[in-house]
Amino acid sequence: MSASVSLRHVNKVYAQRAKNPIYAVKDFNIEIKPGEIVALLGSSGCGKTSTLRMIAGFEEVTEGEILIGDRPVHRLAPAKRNVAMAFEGYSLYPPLTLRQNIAFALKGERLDTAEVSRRVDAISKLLELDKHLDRYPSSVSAGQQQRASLGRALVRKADIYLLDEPMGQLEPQLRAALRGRLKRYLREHRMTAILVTHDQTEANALADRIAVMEGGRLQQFASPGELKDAPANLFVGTFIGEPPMNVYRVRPSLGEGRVSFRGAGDGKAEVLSYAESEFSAPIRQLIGKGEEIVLGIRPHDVRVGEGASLGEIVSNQWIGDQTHMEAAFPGGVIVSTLDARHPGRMGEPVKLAIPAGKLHIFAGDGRAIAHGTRLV
Ligand SMILES: Nc1ncnc2c1ncn2[C@@H]1O[C@H](COP(=O)(O)OP(=O)(O)OP(=O)(O)O)[C@@H](O)[C@H]1O
Repeated sequence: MSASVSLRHVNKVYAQRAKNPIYAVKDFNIEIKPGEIVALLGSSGCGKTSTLRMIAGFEEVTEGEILIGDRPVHRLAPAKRNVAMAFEGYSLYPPLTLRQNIAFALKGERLDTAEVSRRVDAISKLLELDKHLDRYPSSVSAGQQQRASLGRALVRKADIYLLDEPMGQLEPQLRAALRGRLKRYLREHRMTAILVTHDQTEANALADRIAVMEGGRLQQFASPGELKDAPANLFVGTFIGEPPMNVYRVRPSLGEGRVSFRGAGDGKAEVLSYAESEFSAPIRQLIGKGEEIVLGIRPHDVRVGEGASLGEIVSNQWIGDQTHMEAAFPGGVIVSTLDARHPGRMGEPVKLAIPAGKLHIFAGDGRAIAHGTRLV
């Protein structure tokens, strides 16, 4: 039942013949495996919805091809693609109850009434909609309409399932509970699903792999763990992770057994310094060229209270489950997170250590060069 999905050199240009055409999706390539859950993640306008709508057939592909399994579908009408889609704008039929809306998706499967009821009941229960099934779209909340739209997509049998911001309207508690159930449901039925979201928590919780998009281009397609540990470029490094990665533009130099990173700006203060032996030979060789690089440091990799680097606390907040600390240090400001509370007050000195093995090193143009001791 579940199928693979391939997008090959897909481009989407809106207003092609206008003076200023809009290049919404640029040379997009992706291979999704049968039964895989994939999230298209990116900020508003990066091209995720256009990509999803091209797969569904609601938007024409300007260039390139889309395959579901080994079937090229990019020239087929939506109804011929065997794709189920939950829309961000719900698109429920107003004269039908939620039950009738969901059941409507099963029309093509020619099931008997009892089986239709069984399937509608099961999906409604999963989505906590069972008590509202006899109400009309206009008399239920936006969140309930959204769940009905999701139910209508999930209830039918299709080769792939496309979910556009499927939980955007739900309150946080229900969203967290449904995420788990939705993932289990997709897994149990081995459904290939592509969801669009701008919420990285949702993408991390649901997806096997995440396609990070920016400016119409695919930046990286990898598992949530890989995106965090080995971002392909500075954009992905700073986009993925909360609070965001600390970044410093520096110029490295080697001498007297030490590697020193100095600010690339006017001040040229030493931002960080390490014993040469903390870096592997290939990394030493690379940074030994002295070219400007960008150092990325994840907030949870900063060891507060250890090492020699002295900073000055700018803010120290306990946010319920962790401490967020901002400190001024020669590189500017560094944000760190700690699992425990920290007694430090604003203006007080604080020791900070950043293990060499936790540094992310990017070239001046943003390409990743090394993650920890691993060269890219
Ligand atoms: N029908 C259209 N006509 C012209 N331009 C469009 C159309 N639909 C989208 N665009 C433009 O294409 C670009 C990508 O839009 P798209 O909706 O795919 O992005 P998105 O990442 O899904 O954003 P959002 O999260 O805000 O929905 C944007 O610049 C958008 O303004």
